[in-house]
Amino acid sequence: MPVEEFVAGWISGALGLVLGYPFDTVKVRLQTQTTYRGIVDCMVKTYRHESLLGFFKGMSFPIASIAVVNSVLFGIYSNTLLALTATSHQERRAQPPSYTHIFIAGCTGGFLQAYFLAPFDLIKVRLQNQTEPRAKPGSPPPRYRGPVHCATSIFQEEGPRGLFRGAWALTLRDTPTMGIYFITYECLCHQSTPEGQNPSSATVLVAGGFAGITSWVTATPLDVIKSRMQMAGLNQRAHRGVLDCIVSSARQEGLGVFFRGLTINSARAFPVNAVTFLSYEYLLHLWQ
Ligand SMILES: C[N+](C)(C)CCCC[C@H](N)C(=O)O
Repeated sequence: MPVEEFVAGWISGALGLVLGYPFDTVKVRLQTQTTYRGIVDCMVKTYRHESLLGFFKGMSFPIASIAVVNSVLFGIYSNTLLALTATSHQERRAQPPSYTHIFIAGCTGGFLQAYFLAPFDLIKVRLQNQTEPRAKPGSPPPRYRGPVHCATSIFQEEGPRGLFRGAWALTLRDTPTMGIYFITYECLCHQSTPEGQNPSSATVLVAGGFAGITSWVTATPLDVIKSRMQMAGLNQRAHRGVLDCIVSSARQEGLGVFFRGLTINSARAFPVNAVTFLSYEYLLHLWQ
């Protein structure tokens, strides 16, 4: 089993993550809190209240976890394609796999990475939603002191299964949309690259950026549900399941609720995934 894809997936994921993190914090806050009027309002309030550091709350943990998650995604994707088409990463330029195979491999990668991502994503969302300013003498301390404290508190208060809160919604969000992610990327690369050649860096950047946008646009409705289920049990009422959360969110806030965070998700998706794919391709090229 080729391991380069796992390593390249890890490094490229970490680069993308840092770049997109401030957007991600604003997105999570807009999706789960009602105090902000929009993107700019959320940015201004976060900055005033918590300084630049507020945008990077809970990042150390995802940086560590992206090592696992993105390498599982890219490693499983590439190895599924290898199993389906008997071609390695290098051979795939000359013999491109069918879109059905790409989709199946993307969905498989998405499905399996969701399991690894779930606890990390839960901790990230809980920490991002702590709007208290950095420790000031006299002010009440935030509920979670950091990622490890957050993980142990969830474990103690909500049980081991509590760490997988929202995991189903996450799996439903990621399985099809990771198929869409890789299809968009391969399709755009294929269209703008002469037969048998490697795509140029510009092509990889644009194709990666659009892959991020299409997959996030389709993932946003379930992303909202996922974030809400992760916050449930803390300061919001617990939902009976994914369907219950969908129905009650729509009843209370209208259909628009499913598009919360769409603009910011797309704005974040382009640079993050352009950098992710460029560094992924570059590293594999270097090692071949
Ligand atoms: C499938 N889904 C849309 C959820 C994610 C696709 C892009 C994943 C990337 N690491 C990022 O953070 O943007």
